[in-house]
Amino acid sequence: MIELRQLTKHYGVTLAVDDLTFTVTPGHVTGFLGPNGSGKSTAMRLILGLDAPDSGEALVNGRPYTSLSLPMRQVGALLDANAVHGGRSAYHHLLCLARTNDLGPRRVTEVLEQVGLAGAARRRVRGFSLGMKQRLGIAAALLGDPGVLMFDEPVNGLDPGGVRWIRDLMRTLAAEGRTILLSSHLMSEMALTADRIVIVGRGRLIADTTVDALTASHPTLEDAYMALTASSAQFEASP
Ligand SMILES: Nc1ncnc2c1ncn2[C@@H]1O[C@H](COP(=O)(O)OP(=O)(O)OP(=O)(O)O)[C@@H](O)[C@H]1O
Repeated sequence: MIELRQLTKHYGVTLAVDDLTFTVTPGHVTGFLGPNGSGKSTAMRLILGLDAPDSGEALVNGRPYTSLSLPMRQVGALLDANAVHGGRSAYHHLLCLARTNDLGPRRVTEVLEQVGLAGAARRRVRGFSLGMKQRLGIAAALLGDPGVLMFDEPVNGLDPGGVRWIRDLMRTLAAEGRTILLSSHLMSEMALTADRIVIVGRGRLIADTTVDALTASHPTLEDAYMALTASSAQFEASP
């Protein structure tokens, strides 16, 4: 379970997250949507204790991330697939992470197989394609077998087979009773993957509902999203 309670964060004069309150519950894929710059990545960083809020709180399983012991066993995240040490092999990158949370090499081998990177385990990460780095980031998120998982644009860079793999993985993880928060701008993919949807605009909550409710009132999820965020987009090209 992830809980945001009146979470607020400024960067200088920019209000990135504005009094945001919502709960992400287990057993669902919750899509996290919003225009560019609407505060999704900031909210995820606040949940992971990578940034401190000005006010409010973000809780994972009822506690702030920074108070969790062995946090990778409770929450895993893919925020930026490029944030890896290029000189290490995939195996060693994961082994270094694993050791920080009392996990052993057997678990590293398991997650490499789970994401389809077993054959590239000993290759240096700097030679990986973006899609391979996405898979490596997902392997890192899965290392501690956590009940809570967050993915920021995980399908970015994946080929159609990879996109389908992510969709099936998200749904399987949710069916296992995990809490899944998934951000993506690909509405058609989100409609196939998520069952719940949280939409933010300019840092504020716009909707906290289900895909079924949105598609009952609009022809598609994309139409619902466009209608709900019409006044929230900050960056629009002129026609
Ligand atoms: N470290 C930072 N320093 C200054 N401003 C920041 C920082 N991180 C985010 N912001 C600003 O906060 C706002 C929210 O950004 P954020 O990256 O959270 O949005 P987002 O919804 O994830 O966007 P996108 O969909 O484009 O990834 C933006 O105005 C952004 O410029």
